[in-house]
Parts: sequence; C-alpha cells; structure tokens
Amino acid sequence: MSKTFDELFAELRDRAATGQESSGTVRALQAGVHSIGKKVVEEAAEVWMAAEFQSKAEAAEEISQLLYHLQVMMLALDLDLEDVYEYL
Ligand SMILES: N=c1c2ncn([C@@H]3O[C@H](COP(=O)(O)OP(=O)(O)OP(=O)(O)O)[C@@H](O)[C@H]3O)c2ncn1[C@@H]1O[C@H](COP(=O)(O)O)[C@@H](O)[C@H]1O
Repeated sequence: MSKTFDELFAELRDRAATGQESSGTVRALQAGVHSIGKKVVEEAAEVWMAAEFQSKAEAAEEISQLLYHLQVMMLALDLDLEDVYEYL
C-alpha cells in the first residue's frame, strides 16, 4: 500500500520504538550511521543509473528506496521531519 513521506517516517519511528529485529529498519539502526550512510550512497547511485538508463517506473522505485534510507538516517541522528523541513 502506498503512503506519503510523512506517513512512512511515522511508521519507521514506531518500528524503531519496538526494537524488534524482524524489522529491517531496526536492524539498519543497530548497524549504525556508517552502514546507513553506505546505503544512502548506494541508493543515490541507483537513482542516477535508473534515471539515465532505465524506465521512469524503475527510477521512481529507486527514488522511493533512497527516501527510505534518508529517513532511516534521520532516525539514527534523532532528527524530526521539522528539523529537515526547516531548510526546504
Ligand atoms: N519503504 C521501505 C524500503 N525501501 C527500501 N528498503 C530497504 O532497502 C533495500 C533495497 O535495497 P536494494 O534494492 O539495494 O536491495 P538489496 O541490496 O537486495 O537489499 P539489502 O540486501 O541491502 O537489504 C530493501 O532490501 C529494504 O531493506 C525498505 N525497507 C522498508 N521499507 C518500508 O518501511 C516500513 C518498515 O519496514 P520494516 O522496518 O522492514 O518493518 C515498511 O512500510 C516497508 O515497506
């Protein structure tokens, strides 16, 4: 089911609060900022490649994954949406 950026962030914050390792988000947070940072860079590169060489739908999927990993990084840094929106 699709969701908005804000809805995903609320869901990930709830997942983090449970601490259940069945959640990939919890495992990513346990792995830490260095590991999350590598995923951000990896997904950013996949967005670039999809934009240049793949379909719009594939680019959209890669963009969604990059947004997810950016949100995980925000949680790792204890940043709220407002902390980021302030700069938009
Ligand atoms: N939207 C996402 C989402 N986007 C991307 N990802 C992660 O990003 C990975 C995609 O990376 P790649 O395409 O590079 O695939 P991969 O290299 O095979 O993945 P890894 O081996 O690195 O895990 C996926 O395997 C997920 O781990 C996501 N993981 C979770 N969500 C959503 O987050 C919510 C919480 O999920 P859980 O924490 O897993 O319960 C749910 O609504 C999920 O739909």
